[in-house]
Amino acid sequence: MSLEVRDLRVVIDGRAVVDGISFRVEDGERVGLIGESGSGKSLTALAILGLLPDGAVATGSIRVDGEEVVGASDRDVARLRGSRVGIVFQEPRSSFNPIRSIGRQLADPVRRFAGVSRTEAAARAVELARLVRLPDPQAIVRRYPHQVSGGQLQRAAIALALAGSPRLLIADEPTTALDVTIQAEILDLFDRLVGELGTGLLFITHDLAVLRRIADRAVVLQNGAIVEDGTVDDLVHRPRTELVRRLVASARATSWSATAGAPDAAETPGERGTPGMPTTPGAPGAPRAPTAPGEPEIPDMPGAPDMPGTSGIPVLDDAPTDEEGSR
Ligand SMILES: Nc1ncnc2c1ncn2[C@@H]1O[C@H](COP(=O)(O)OP(=O)(O)OP(=O)(O)O)[C@@H](O)[C@H]1O
Repeated sequence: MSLEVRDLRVVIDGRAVVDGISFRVEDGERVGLIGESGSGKSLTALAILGLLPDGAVATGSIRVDGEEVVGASDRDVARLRGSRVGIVFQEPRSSFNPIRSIGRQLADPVRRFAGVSRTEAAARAVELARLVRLPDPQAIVRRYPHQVSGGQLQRAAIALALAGSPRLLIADEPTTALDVTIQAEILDLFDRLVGELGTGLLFITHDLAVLRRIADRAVVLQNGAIVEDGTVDDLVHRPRTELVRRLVASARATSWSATAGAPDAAETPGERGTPGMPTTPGAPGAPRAPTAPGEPEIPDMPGAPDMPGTSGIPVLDDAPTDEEGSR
């Protein structure tokens, strides 16, 4: 089991910002943690990593690959981070030192956790770059963070999270800061890595459309508590709470905004926007190229060729309507 959280509470200034939640992520499973802003998603992730802010107190149990995090010493938790659990944040630049090459930064945790020589760690850095499908891995590891595109840097951040061969990968809104076409490629990458490595994935987002693309199951948080828990399909088609109905509605709106057509286009089964049309607001009349300069085309991405929409994130056109959902 990659992760088992039992009755986790996080209290800050006397307030339970995470209020007795329990869930699991099996090896090779993709689980979403979804909720609106302030629902406690990030604090849950930080508690798993043993990185809660000063003054925050966690109780309950968090087992990562069988090892308890709550109450563990700083030293043990630091060892767990990287070797058992890796995290990818929204903004890849926050994971890198701007004045060191990407390769050196990938090699550091490899040396730390695998105890290999400098030369072996450098070779492993190239392998990691290849694993996350960075183009020309030998060359890209010599570059500095500012010399690669945002999508490439997020791939490198995923490589960094995997450098210690963790059993659990946490992704905290890892596609939110990216252009929508790159978002789909990064989601495909997570999907593929979980399949290849058998690592558990805890994917944090506020967007059910994104979640539907990546997760099998999801845990829905509201005010620090779990309000629904089930397959993503069940959440989309049989929402039980007002909150999930709202998330479905807003996911449909996201999908709409990601299509070039009118909102109703997304409601018509079979019509999923204009293939190949970029989506984002961007400059009128100046559609963005599907890949940024230097961004890999990644022709071997699974799902990419048959993904019709613009973002590769399926529109929720078969989701219940608001009327259905509230019945
Ligand atoms: N360092 C802190 N000190 C005090 N309160 C905090 C701190 N960090 C978070 N909180 C509070 O804890 C609650 C949960 O925050 P958290 O960041 O986990 O939410 P979230 O679901 O990740 O939101 P978002 O999607 O906006 O990141 C919020 O009410 C937030 O204001």
